[in-house]
Amino acid sequence: MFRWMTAGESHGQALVAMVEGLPAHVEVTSEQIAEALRRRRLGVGRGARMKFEADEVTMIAGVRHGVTLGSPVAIQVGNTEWPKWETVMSPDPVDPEVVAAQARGEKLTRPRPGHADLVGMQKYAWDETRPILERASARETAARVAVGRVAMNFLEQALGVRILSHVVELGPIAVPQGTLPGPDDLERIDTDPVRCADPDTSARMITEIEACRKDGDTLGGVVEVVVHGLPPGLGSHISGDRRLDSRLAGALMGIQAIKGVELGDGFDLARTRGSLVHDEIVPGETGIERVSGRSGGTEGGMSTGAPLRVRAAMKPIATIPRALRTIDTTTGDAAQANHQRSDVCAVPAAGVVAEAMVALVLAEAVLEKFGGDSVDEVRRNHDAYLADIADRGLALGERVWGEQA
Ligand SMILES: Cc1cc2nc3c(=O)[nH]c(=O)nc-3n(C[C@H](O)[C@H](O)[C@H](O)COP(=O)(O)O)c2cc1C
Ligand SMILES: C=C(O[C@@H]1CC(C(=O)O)=C[C@@H](OP(=O)(O)O)[C@H]1O)C(=O)O
Repeated sequence: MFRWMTAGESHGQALVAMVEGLPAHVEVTSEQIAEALRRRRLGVGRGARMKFEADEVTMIAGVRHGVTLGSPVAIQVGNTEWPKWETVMSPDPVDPEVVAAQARGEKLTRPRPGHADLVGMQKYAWDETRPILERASARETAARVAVGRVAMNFLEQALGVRILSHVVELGPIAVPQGTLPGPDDLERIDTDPVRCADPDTSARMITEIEACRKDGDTLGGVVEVVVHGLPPGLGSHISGDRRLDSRLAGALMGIQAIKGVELGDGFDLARTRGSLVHDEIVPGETGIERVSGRSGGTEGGMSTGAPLRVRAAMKPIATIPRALRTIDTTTGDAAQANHQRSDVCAVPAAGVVAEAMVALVLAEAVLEKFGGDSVDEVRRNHDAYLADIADRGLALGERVWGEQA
């Protein structure tokens, strides 16, 4: 069985993540996890907290001498700001007056529209938003990125799969249609301030974020995760909950502030005639080829072996300097929503989180399809499956649509 989960509050001592079900012999180091976390913190538009806080990675269990043991992997992401929050977030009882003094006397009673604050207070019976926002916060995504990196290493080492993300829309600015980054573009995207694959569009996106910051406002956008090197047949058409596309959509919608998911050209396909939509199958020099990649690499809920493309739309950040209307829950009177500090735009970071979610879904789907308790066993099973497909005259060609003129 493959499963993972996280625990931890935004201003707590640490986040913790566990993943169970990965095979033995996945190579992974603390430095690789730390690097994955650094990628998530970057990007123009992030708030002050990203500058003064650091992620402290400790691999707690499941890894020995740089390789997984096959046992649950547990990773801790310590929060260097903890000493400042030790009283406000103390697990043990604390004198309420001491807490009030530390929190500068402010109880958070002006819930922010667009965040979990109000409905969380209603549902969990709190008289302030602190106990809700601490877990609703996307700080938790650091823990997902940590275990996502182990899943990513597994996919790369067992099958040669490469996962990357890029920002395709930021507010009203979009990349030119048909931009499909490959693994060789990853370094350039990683060093772009907004993780955009197109330099001209990137510059316009940065200008948009800076203008938004000056206006005291926030921005959302769309990220695309691209996966190269998947075999055909991950997921299944047999039942809705086994479909790879439904599992990807659920995983991406599970990221804070994600409000829409598209596979391939997604909503555009619905506006276009069928003869222009479906990716035609043609005989190629080295095997079966497709003339286009509009489906995004799934058909019938299964990976086709073409590059997987899945997009996630993020709503703008809810904590807005030019605060929105709300009520003060202590009096019921009209008020302005709580605002201390926040990101102006976290779309590039959401892309890195989306990569991790896609990696976790794909790792589970690969293990379902191929089984195996060691990386070598998974690879052998995968290679035998592809050899059988070839024996039956159904092998895919070396060229994928993205490389064609
Ligand atoms: C990487 C990342 C960073 C975020 N940063 C902030 C932030 O600084 N301030 C904020 O109000 N919301 C931020 N959010 C969004 C909130 O976590 C999200 O709006 C909140 O959980 C409510 O959204 P929901 O309705 O989708 O749950 C961020 C989300 C992500 C993915
Ligand atoms: C800390 C992170 O993101 C946080 C996510 C977040 C939210 O409401 O989602 C709000 C902000 O935190 P704060 O309200 O304390 O300023 C972000 O900084 C992180 O990504 O590591």
